[in-house]
Amino acid sequence: MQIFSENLLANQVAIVTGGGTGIGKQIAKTLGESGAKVVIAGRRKEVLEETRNEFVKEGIETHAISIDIRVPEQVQQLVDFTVGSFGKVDILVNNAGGQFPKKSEELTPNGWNAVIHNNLNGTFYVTQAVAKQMIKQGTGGAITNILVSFLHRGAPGIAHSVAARNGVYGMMRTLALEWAKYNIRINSIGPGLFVTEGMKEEMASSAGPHFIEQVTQDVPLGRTGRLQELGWLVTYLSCPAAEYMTGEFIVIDGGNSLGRGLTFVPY
Ligand SMILES: CCCCC/C=C/C(=O)SCCNC(=O)CCNC(=O)[C@H](O)C(C)(C)COP(=O)(O)OP(=O)(O)OC[C@H]1O[C@@H](n2cnc3c(N)ncnc32)[C@H](O)[C@@H]1OP(=O)(O)O
Ligand SMILES: NC(=O)C1=CN([C@@H]2O[C@H](COP(=O)(O)OP(=O)(O)OC[C@H]3O[C@@H](n4cnc5c(N)ncnc54)[C@H](OP(=O)(O)O)[C@@H]3O)[C@@H](O)[C@H]2O)C=CC1
Repeated sequence: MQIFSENLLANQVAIVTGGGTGIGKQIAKTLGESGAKVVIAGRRKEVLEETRNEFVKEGIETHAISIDIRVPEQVQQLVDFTVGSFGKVDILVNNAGGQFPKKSEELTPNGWNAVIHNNLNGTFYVTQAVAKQMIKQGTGGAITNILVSFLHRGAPGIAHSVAARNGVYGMMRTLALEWAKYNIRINSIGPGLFVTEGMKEEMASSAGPHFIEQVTQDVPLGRTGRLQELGWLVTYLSCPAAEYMTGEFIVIDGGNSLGRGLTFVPY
């Protein structure tokens, strides 16, 4: 379903990290369907090429580059590649990330650092490199971070990831202040459960086969999220309709983080 005009983001150039798979792929596609030119980035070249070919067949101007967001030199290559391909960058979606579930008492220093490095440091490296380019261009920009719905509530088994995402949240609030003068807006989204191959693989080893059904039972709207719903939200945050929004965190989880509400109801 096409909700936004196909020209909404005409002449806009977007980078989506982790844009070869799952949530990032759908976000890149939705931005492209609204007219943006997109650059998708990730580590696995074959996956990126496959996605790029798919997008190009659908008429979306797309380039793909294999980089690791944890390596600042490679992050700079991403920005140079985007500017070389499309002349500029207007939109950044920090979607690359992930974690592995582990009891906190069993987490090794390496395991903790691996997740902090990927989700917090990597996100900063990309954000800083892209913002420098946006500042140079002088035409503002929109940055959106994909975090998690339970940011402020906590989530047993993924302390490293919740810590890293809260780090990104604090970074976002600060950068929104620092870069408002350049009209660079930076917001974050907290998705609840969206079924992707990456999510299933990550949870497969520890959460058991009925994980998705169990989580869904706790969702007031009674279902998991549709990837397209994240694509639309990022498109909104990246377009002129959101020009007065910065430093915000929007949860999209079917009401899951509200819990089930009070057991006592006065009617
Ligand atoms: C209600 C809503 C729920 C929804 C919750 C959210 C879902 C999602 O986020 S879905 C996204 C799914 N995708 C991913 O999570 C994939 C991303 N994962 C990764 O890219 C990597 O696993 C990594 C970045 C987290 C770690 O990669 P890397 O730095 O390459 O790690 P190393 O192999 O070098 O290992 C370092 C260290 O970490 C330990 N470790 C790594 N993976 C695991 C694992 N699966 N299980 C246990 N431990 C792991 C590893 O053992 C190393 O520690 P030491 O052994 O002490 O050296
Ligand atoms: N699915 C869900 O329910 C939820 C997901 N999220 C978050 O949404 C994001 C996307 O998740 P999802 O699509 O489900 O899962 P995926 O595993 O498909 O997405 C992760 C993407 O990030 C890329 N990536 C990871 N680390 C790096 C790195 N160091 N450098 C470059 N690219 C990297 C991966 O590509 P490659 O491996 O090729 O590098 C992959 O494309 C993640 O940050 C996830 O934590 C948050 C809440 C819920």
